[in-house]
Amino acid sequence: MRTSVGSRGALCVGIDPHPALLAQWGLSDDVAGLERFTLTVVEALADRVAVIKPQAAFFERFGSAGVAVLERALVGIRDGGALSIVDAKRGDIGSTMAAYADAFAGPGSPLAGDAVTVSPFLGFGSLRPLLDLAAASGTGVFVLALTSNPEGGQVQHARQPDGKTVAQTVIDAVAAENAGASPTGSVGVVVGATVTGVGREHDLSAINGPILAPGIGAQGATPDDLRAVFGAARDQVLPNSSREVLGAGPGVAGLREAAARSVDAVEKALRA
Ligand SMILES: O=c1ccn([C@@H]2O[C@H](COP(=O)(O)O)[C@@H](O)[C@H]2O)c(=O)[nH]1
Repeated sequence: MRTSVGSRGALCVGIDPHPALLAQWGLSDDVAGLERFTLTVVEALADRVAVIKPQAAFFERFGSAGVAVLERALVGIRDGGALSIVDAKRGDIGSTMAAYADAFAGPGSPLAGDAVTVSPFLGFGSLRPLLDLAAASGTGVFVLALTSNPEGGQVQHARQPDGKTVAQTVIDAVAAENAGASPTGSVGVVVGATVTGVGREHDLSAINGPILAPGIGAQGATPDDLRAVFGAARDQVLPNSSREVLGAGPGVAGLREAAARSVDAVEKALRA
């Protein structure tokens, strides 16, 4: 992730074609609207932001025709020079995880981006088939640790018999995956920018990988929150903003201006 973040700034913009956004853009809530929305975002941003994160759910809601739009988006993002994160949040028993691995990290798979999000809540070890294939194919993996939604703490802050939170156990498992990697490993964590007191309860210092931080904008976190939430780990943070940027559409110029404002704000906050 560092190369494009270095030249374009640390921002991931999500492609989240909510029905309300399709309506706001004057588009129909169908595959044609989804396609127009998606290709407009790709045209506007793939040649200027570091990372673009299509949210798989908004494509899957239209079945195979929607998934085909996601596949086209991944090609367009790559052609524009941005990196892609397929936000699929998959997680299942290991033997099924192997099939998800083929889909989202298999060489030549049309659904494989530069990285994929996964859920470790069936046990970190259940992710092994995907972690192994991703390492072999050069695909990044972002593992949910402390999610941005208020309900997440119920599971993620729960303490295990050794006293560690579930989230810290995930963070430590990711650190073990990345141990010895230089300059950093390709397994990251998801920690919401909305999660207050991360440093009090959790230790991100050994992670040696990227931290995807959704929650900027529509969920209430601001770029200025990033320093307080991530402290010394902020150099590794890739903030995500979806609806706040997408709301500036449907014009390409408006999307570009909104993304540029977000890049400036997060860069100022992270590097100050
Ligand atoms: O903890 C998490 C993990 C993933 N997300 C995803 O990020 C975007 C956020 O969209 P906004 O419009 O900027 O709120 C969305 O796709 C979520 O599914 C997250 O928010 N929190």
